[in-house]
Amino acid sequence: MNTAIEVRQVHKHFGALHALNNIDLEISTGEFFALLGPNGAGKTTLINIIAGLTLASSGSVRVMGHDVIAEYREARRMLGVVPQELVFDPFFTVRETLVFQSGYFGIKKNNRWIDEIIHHLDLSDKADTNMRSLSGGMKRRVLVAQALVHKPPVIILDEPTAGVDVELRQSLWRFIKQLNHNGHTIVLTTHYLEEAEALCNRVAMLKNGSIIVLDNVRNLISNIAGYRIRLQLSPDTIPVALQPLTISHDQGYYVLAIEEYFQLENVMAVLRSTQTQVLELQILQPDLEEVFVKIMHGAENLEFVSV
Ligand SMILES: Nc1ncnc2c1ncn2[C@@H]1O[C@H](COP(=O)(O)OP(=O)(O)OP(=O)(O)O)[C@@H](O)[C@H]1O
Repeated sequence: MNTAIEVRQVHKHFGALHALNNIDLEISTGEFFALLGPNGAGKTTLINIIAGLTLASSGSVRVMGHDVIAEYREARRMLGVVPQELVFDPFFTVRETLVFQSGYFGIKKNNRWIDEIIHHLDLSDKADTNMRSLSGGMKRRVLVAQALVHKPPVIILDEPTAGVDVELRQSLWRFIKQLNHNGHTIVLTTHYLEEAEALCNRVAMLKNGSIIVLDNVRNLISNIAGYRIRLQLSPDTIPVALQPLTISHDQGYYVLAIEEYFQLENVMAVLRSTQTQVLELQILQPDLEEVFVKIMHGAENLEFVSV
């Protein structure tokens, strides 16, 4: 497999702020990759550096083998970026915006592909509408369309579903999944962790400008999240020995956190020895959100995880 994006020892300073701290990242062609992190972690800065829109203070970035500074045009052509901010020329229609964007990449006859994108993004009704009369969600669809006009092999989406309704979210993801299936590399930032979990193979989590975790989603969930046990007990009292594991007690149900399955045995042994009867037991599957919260709150105790 070839490398779609290669980021080597990238630092970015904004005055005194060290916004990116020694970022090393390699994303292979065909991956569906998520860049996650709280507000201000550095995701957009990293994307802008990859897109050649912001200069790194040091380090290097290549897109499909092209250096984003020395070979800006080639690297840019390989990349479709859906930015977070909605910025348009308000006097163009949707179609004109897409034709203009094609011209920017030197593509003259692009109508068939433009029609296809318009269709997949459910923009057919709005193709001849001026940008200024579109709703926020519609404008976001055009941003996605704009990023795709030159059929870039690598597509970066910076929070594409922020403020977007469920229907568009689903149609957008169907289309992006199809593009990924056809071989496009997809990099996504999102605050919707269930989206990242459902769509992506690997994730990088950024905190204060550093990558603190880089792994595939399944490994992260099984290695980091641990498990939750939901119990209904009789009598409705948790034995003292299990209190340190207890994270909630609500409407007659206790939720206990364990790291590994074998700890379930210990929990059951304590319940037996205290003659506590189990009325109901459920093992709750952890999700990426739990991993994220755990990592963001306890990053200092974690070792760098990598595949
Ligand atoms: N042009 C700039 N000048 C000064 N500081 C900046 C600039 N751009 C970003 N920053 C700062 O760099 C840090 C990283 O910002 P960035 O926008 O990359 O974060 P993010 O992870 O994309 O956040 P969000 O999830 O809110 O979009 C923030 O502290 C931000 O204030």
